[in-house]
Amino acid sequence: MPAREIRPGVHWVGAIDWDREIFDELIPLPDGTSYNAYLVRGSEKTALIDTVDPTKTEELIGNLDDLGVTAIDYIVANHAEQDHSGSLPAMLERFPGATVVTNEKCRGLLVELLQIPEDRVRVIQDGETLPLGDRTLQFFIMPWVHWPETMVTYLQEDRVLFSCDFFGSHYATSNLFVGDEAAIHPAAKRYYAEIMMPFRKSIQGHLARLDGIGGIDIIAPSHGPLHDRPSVILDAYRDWTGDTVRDVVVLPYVSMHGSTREMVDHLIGALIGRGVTVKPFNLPRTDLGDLAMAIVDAATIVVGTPTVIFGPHPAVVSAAYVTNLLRPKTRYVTVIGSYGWGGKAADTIAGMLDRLRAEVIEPVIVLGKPGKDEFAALDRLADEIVKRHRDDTLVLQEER
Ligand SMILES: Cc1cc2nc3c(=O)[nH]c(=O)nc-3n(C[C@H](O)[C@H](O)[C@H](O)COP(=O)(O)O)c2cc1C
Repeated sequence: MPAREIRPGVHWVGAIDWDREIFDELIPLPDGTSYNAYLVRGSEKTALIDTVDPTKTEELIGNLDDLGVTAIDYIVANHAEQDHSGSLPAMLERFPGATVVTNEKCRGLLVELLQIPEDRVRVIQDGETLPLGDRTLQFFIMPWVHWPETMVTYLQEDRVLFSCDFFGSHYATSNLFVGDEAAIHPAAKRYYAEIMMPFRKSIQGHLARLDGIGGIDIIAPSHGPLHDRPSVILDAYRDWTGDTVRDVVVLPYVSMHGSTREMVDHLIGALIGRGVTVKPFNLPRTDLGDLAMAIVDAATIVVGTPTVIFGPHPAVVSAAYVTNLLRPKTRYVTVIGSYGWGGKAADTIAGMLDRLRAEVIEPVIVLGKPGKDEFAALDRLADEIVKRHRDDTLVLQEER
């Protein structure tokens, strides 16, 4: 993919990874991804903003060659993670006059993770500027997007924010800019859910800070297309990180022999009948990214599990563990399921979701196949969920 101009003298020089299917050996990538690096040429100095995944170093070098770049003064490292910093050693070798520009925390990580020589790093402070002649870079340290050392770089004259992972999406596209926002929205939400959601409160603070940095015309993240209507993605982030949730029940479940499944089906019907949106996920067939997206703003999570060797089904344990790590703003959780002779499936699952600090509604756990009484208990559970959604001012009702 050739280098492309964003503004006169400002180029995308990254790489598109059309075929990548998994990230962090955990996150499925249904749409591939990209590693965006940017070249900013001032009248006196040239800066490269971030690099690319080490597997794509040659593409970055090719793009710089195509632009006739023979010297780079600064390589800004917004984030030490290898998909953005992994080509740094190769860049430092190729451009011996280049200095890495980053914050103190990121310097430490670059030295430890990539063995970047300390004497090639210039440490900047929060808010500091770096003149390039007729252009100026400004750095804002924004920790926990999603590592402790993250920062963003603002190109003042062109009002371009190089946001690194912030506002990114794993989405391989030949389009430089988002264009069809409706198409990118799910990918951006998925990315937020998987990467940013555990740090929701930090992100909230950073969003407020970005309001005061001087106006943003373009957000240029390190994954996925660029945002040339920044208000769209900024509003989406405000929504995702805000405290309100939607009148939605997310229902991840497993059933080995059909009893829990009958309960799940009944509860889905009961909730639909009461006007609540339900999103079921049959876990052995679920892309965890889809589940992560769904829990970004759902009011309630109902976990469906049979009892297996005295506890929850292992697929449910795995999903609950991930959910607890991601720490969605869910207000209510409960458990439904079937057992044969005894165990602690419901208590175990409720305990595993402790980081959510959600209210636990009384679970419905039944012996064997559910019958009339058990379905009535599920109807009562649906009533309890609806009552809480209606009484809770943080639950938005617009999806009904
Ligand atoms: C491998 C396996 C282990 C099980 N272990 C337990 C157990 O420890 N305690 C229990 O009460 N039932 C246990 N059961 C029985 C199931 O919980 C019971 O059959 C339940 O109704 C299955 O629900 P399902 O039809 O939704 O899969 C086990 C079943 C299987 C297949």
